[in-house]
Amino acid sequence: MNKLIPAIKVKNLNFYYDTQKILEGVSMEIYQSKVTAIIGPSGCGKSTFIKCLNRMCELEGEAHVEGKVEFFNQNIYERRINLNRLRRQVSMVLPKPNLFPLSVYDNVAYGVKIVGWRPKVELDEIIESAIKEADLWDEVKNKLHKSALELSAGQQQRLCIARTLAVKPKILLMDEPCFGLDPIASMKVETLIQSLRLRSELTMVIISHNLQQVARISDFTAFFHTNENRIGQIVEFGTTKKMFSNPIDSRTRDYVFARLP
Ligand SMILES: Nc1ncnc2c1ncn2[C@@H]1O[C@H](COP(=O)(O)OP(=O)(O)OP(=O)(O)O)[C@@H](O)[C@H]1O
Repeated sequence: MNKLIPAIKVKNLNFYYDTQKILEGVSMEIYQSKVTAIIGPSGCGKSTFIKCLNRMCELEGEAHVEGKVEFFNQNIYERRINLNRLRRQVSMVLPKPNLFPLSVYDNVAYGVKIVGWRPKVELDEIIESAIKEADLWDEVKNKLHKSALELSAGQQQRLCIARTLAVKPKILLMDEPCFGLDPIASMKVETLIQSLRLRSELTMVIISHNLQQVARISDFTAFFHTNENRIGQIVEFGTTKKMFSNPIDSRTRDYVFARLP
């Protein structure tokens, strides 16, 4: 394996909503141009954790963070951080497609326009290229000016990914991107993640309960669990190959081996 460069270093992260501690002592690195999966039972803090990586956790309640999250060596919890810029660079795709009631084209253009004005020709190129990158072009090229909400759920999710790709993030956080999709639509999203993995420099973090999928698409896996006080912790981190064949911790073993054939 080539030399691993940490894009994000999480150092002893504690996270609270109000006074309720949700995560404790989480330390791990997310490597550049790799896919890192976050797995663990429901309620162990996976979504909260990835929302801490671009400070989206602060949008959901009275959030309090201790410790550090360094994005290319800068602590994102410093006061002077520009949150819009951070969230463009560390972008999130949610479990359910969250498109605007706008056309396919305008949904993808939305984020690009916020970043700055572009001549129409250039904007057209950016949009076409992002939709192609999301493996969706052939399906929507004749519907660019129709409502995005008329697309199927799987197409909508890939359009959300296109919208994110259009602003050229460095890191793509995906919270159960195949949630609620039928097996074919789910496989298309998975194929898209695979193709991004092979042909781009993008760093990806994905939460999934589907361990077969995690085994296919990720390079590294972090296993989270709650402790005896029901606070989320990281139990084990390693290459996906090692985590799924020879995990060290008995809790990882129990979780992984119960879900893999
Ligand atoms: N906005 C919020 N305010 C208060 N508590 C929250 C909030 N969001 C999540 N929690 C709590 O944080 C804990 C972790 O939730 P989180 O959604 O991060 O877990 P998860 O591992 O992603 O679960 P799942 O696999 O079911 O999606 C849960 O106890 C949840 O109730």
